[in-house]
Amino acid sequence: MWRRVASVFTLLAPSRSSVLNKVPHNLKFLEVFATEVMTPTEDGVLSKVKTPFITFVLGGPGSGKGTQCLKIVESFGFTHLSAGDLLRKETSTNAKFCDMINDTIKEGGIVPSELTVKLIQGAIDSSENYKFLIDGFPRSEENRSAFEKITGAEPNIVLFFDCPEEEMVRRVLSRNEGRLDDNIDTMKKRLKTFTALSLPVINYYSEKGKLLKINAVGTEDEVFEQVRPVFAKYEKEIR
Ligand SMILES: Nc1ncnc2c1ncn2[C@@H]1O[C@H](COP(=O)(O)OP(=O)(O)O)[C@@H](O)[C@H]1O
Ligand SMILES: Nc1ccn([C@@H]2O[C@H](COP(=O)(O)OP(=O)(O)O)[C@@H](O)[C@H]2O)c(=O)n1
Ligand SMILES: [Mg+2]
Repeated sequence: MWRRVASVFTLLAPSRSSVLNKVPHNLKFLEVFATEVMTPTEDGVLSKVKTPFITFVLGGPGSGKGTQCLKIVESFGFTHLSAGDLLRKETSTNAKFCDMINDTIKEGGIVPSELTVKLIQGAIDSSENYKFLIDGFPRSEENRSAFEKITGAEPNIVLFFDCPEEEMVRRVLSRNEGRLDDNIDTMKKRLKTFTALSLPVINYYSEKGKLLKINAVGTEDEVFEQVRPVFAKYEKEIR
């Protein structure tokens, strides 16, 4: 019997009400590519529970993360959660954090992890889907450890869009979405942040054997032809 997991985040947060509260706490949760666990129901019977399939989508600013995520959504039915989009949306709905988020984005910094994780967690919990692309997160070791600590979850796979700096600069400066950070001054700061704080996370997942490196140079379709087989390979297993 398949049941959808209502929340991925209850393994380390047993006070929350969710079917996951019933998953044994010592169970290794998101094994790479595993999407089902055996869990006892209220009457003690073991049943299959569908666990969320989480893909972190990493890469420098302008490397094409968002563009490729849209293609993955179209072809493979994932739900796309962009950390940057969630933060930008928060500026219009949360007066308390509006200035802090905008200032951080403009300075090319990283918003405190607890807030970003909370936004991602909320978006996953309110989704009916079980396949997620988390785009632009984690951008620092602090992001990564906060996600693991707060949610108890780990990504199944991590995509890294590898793009030369001059190409990223070219793309960001012609993005034309009216973003606060699409200017040369912020971009220089963002590239420094990427090298200092984000690359260590990419190396971490590489050492863990979870990283899938994609050459981000080429047309959007050429890049997607490298991405497609990653998801095609696991499509049946994560259905
Ligand atoms: N392969 C590509 N070649 C040229 N331009 C691209 C490519 N992929 C994306 N772009 C463009 O570059 C800009 C940045 O892409 P985006 O997907 O927003 O990157 P990111 O989310 O990594 O910052 C956008 O204007 C997008 O249309
Ligand atoms: N995990 C994250 C993601 C984004 N952000 C902020 O949001 C900005 C824009 O992120 P984004 O993912 O939309 O940017 P792109 O890489 O798509 O250009 C970042 O430069 C950070 O200032 C953050 O603080 N923490
Ligand atoms: Mg983006």
